[in-house]
Amino acid sequence: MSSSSEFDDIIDKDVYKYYADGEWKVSASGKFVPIINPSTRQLQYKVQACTQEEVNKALESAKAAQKLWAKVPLWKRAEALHKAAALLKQYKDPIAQCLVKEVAKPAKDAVTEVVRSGDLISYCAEEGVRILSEGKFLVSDSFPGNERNKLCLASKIPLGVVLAIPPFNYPVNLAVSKIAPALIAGNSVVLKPPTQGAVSGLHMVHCFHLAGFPKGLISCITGKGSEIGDFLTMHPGVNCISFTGGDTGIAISKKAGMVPLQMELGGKDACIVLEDADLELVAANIIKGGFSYSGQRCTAIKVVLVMESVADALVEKVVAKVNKLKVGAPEDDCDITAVVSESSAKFIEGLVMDAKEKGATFCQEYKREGNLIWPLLLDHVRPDMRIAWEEPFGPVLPVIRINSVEEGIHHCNASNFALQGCVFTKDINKAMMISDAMETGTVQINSAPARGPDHFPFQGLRDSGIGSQGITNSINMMTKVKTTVINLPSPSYTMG
Ligand SMILES: NC(=O)C1=CN([C@@H]2O[C@H](COP(=O)(O)OP(=O)(O)OC[C@H]3O[C@@H](n4cnc5c(N)ncnc54)[C@H](OP(=O)(O)O)[C@@H]3O)[C@@H](O)[C@H]2O)C=CC1
Ligand SMILES: O=C(O)[C@H](O)COP(=O)(O)O
Repeated sequence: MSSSSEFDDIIDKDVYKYYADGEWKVSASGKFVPIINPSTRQLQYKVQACTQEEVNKALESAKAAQKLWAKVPLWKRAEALHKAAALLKQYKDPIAQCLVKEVAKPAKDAVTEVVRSGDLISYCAEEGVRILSEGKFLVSDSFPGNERNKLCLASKIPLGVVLAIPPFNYPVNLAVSKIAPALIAGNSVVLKPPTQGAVSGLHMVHCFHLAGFPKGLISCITGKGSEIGDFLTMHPGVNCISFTGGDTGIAISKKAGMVPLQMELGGKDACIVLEDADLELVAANIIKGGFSYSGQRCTAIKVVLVMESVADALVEKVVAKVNKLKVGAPEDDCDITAVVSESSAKFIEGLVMDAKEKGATFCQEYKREGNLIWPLLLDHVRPDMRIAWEEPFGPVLPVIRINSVEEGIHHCNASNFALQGCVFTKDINKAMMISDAMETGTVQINSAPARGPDHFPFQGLRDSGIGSQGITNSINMMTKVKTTVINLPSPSYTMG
C-alpha cells in the first residue's frame, strides 16, 4: 500500500488502478497481475490486468487529446511539465519506497532515481522550448537549375501517440525519459510500465495527473508484456514506439508497423585496462560500474579486458573492494540487493556454473540465497565461456586477461551488443585511437559507462538499439519535419 494519502485515489482495495481518460480505473477484466517483492519473494502489490478493449479506449483518447495538446502553446506545455517535475520531487519518498519494494533498489538510489527524473522533466521542458521554437529557412537557388523563387520554411511537428515501454530497472526514470520529450513536442503518451516497477510508475503518473495535464493525454495501461505487449506494439493507433529493455525490443522492431522506433536494448559494456592505467581509479570504477544496483544496469561494466602485465594487481584491488560490499536488504541501503526475479537469479547462476565447469577462477565463493546473489569476480575467463558474451544483469563480473589492446578491441567488437565501453589509460592519444576503434554507441575514457547526464546522446549499435536517446535527441526523434514552400511569381533577389 502507498504510504501517502495523496495517492489514495490510485488504489482500489488492494489492487492498484490503471490510468486512462484522466481517471483512475478498475479493469473490467476482474483480474490482477501480482508483483513479487524480489527480496522477500512474497506478493507485494497487485495491478490491473487491462483488457484489449481498455487499450483501444486509451489509444482513442490519446489520439483525441493529442490533437488539442498540439495546439497548446509551447511555453504552456513547458509550464505543465515543470509542475509535474516539482510534484515528482515533492513525492520522492513514497515513490522511492515503491522502488525499494518492487525492484529492490537500494533506498538512497531509489530517491536519486526519482529526483533525477524530476530534473530530467524540467530540463526537457527547457530544451523543448529552445529547440522546438527553431526551424529552418531555405531558398531554392542553391540547387542547380533553380532561381530564387521558392522559399522553404521547415518546422517540427509532433508524431501523434507515443507508446512508451520502459524496463524494470529504472521504471520511473526510463518512463519519464520517454514521456517528457513526447509531451513537450506535442504528442500524447500511452505508458505500458514494466510489471516489476508498475506501482512506482503509477505513482509517477499520478504526479502528471495532479499537475493537471488534459484528460487522455497520458494513460498508463498495466498488464503483462507477454499478454498485452503485442497488441499494444502492433496497434494502428500508435505513431511511435520508445522501448527500453532486452531482446523483446528486437522482436518488437520486427513486428511494429511503419512507425519511428527508439530502441534501447541490452549491453555487454567492456572495460579495457592498459598497462599505464591508474589501477586505484580503475578498481573504484569497476566496483561502481559493475556492481551498483547489483549489476542490473544496461550500462554496467559486464566484462573487464585487462592487460596481463597489470591483471594480478588490478584483480587484487578489485577483490578487496568487492569483499567490502554490503549485501542485504534494499531498505538498509545495501550495495548488493536481491536481483529482480527468481528466473533472473537462476539465469545468472547458469552463467556462473558454466564458468565454473570451464575453469574460471572464483575470487569469492559463489553464494546465493533466494534472489540474493553475493558479488562475484570471475578471473581467467576465456571466450569459450558464456559469461564472456552474455549479459548476466546481476552482480557477477568476468575478467579476461589480454596480451594486446587489439585483442581487447576485437572482443568488444565481436559482441552482438554495442552499447557503451570504457578505456583506462593515461595516454589520451591511445585512448582516442581505442575509442575510435571500439564499435559501440559511446566510449568513456577513464570512467565507467553511464547513460547520464541525461542530456548526453545515448545510443547502442547492433543489437543494443535503434536511434539515440538523451533529452535533445529524444525530442527530435518524437517529431517530424513539416515544410511549407512559398512560391513567388518571379525570382526575388535581396539587396540587388
Ligand atoms: N539500453 C538501455 O538503455 C537499457 C537496456 N536494458 C535492458 O533491459 C533488460 C532488462 O530489463 P527487462 O525489464 O527485464 O526487459 P524486458 O525486455 O523483459 O522488458 C522490458 C519491457 O517490455 C515489456 N514487454 C515484455 N514483453 C513485451 C512484448 N511482447 N511487447 C511489448 N512489451 C513487452 C515488459 O513488460 P513486463 O514487465 O510486463 O514483461 C517491460 O515493460 C536487459 O537486457 C537490459 O540490458 C535495461 C535498461 C536500459
Ligand atoms: O537502464 C539502465 O541501465 C540505464 O539506462 C543506465 O543508466 P545510468 O547509466 O545512468 O545508471
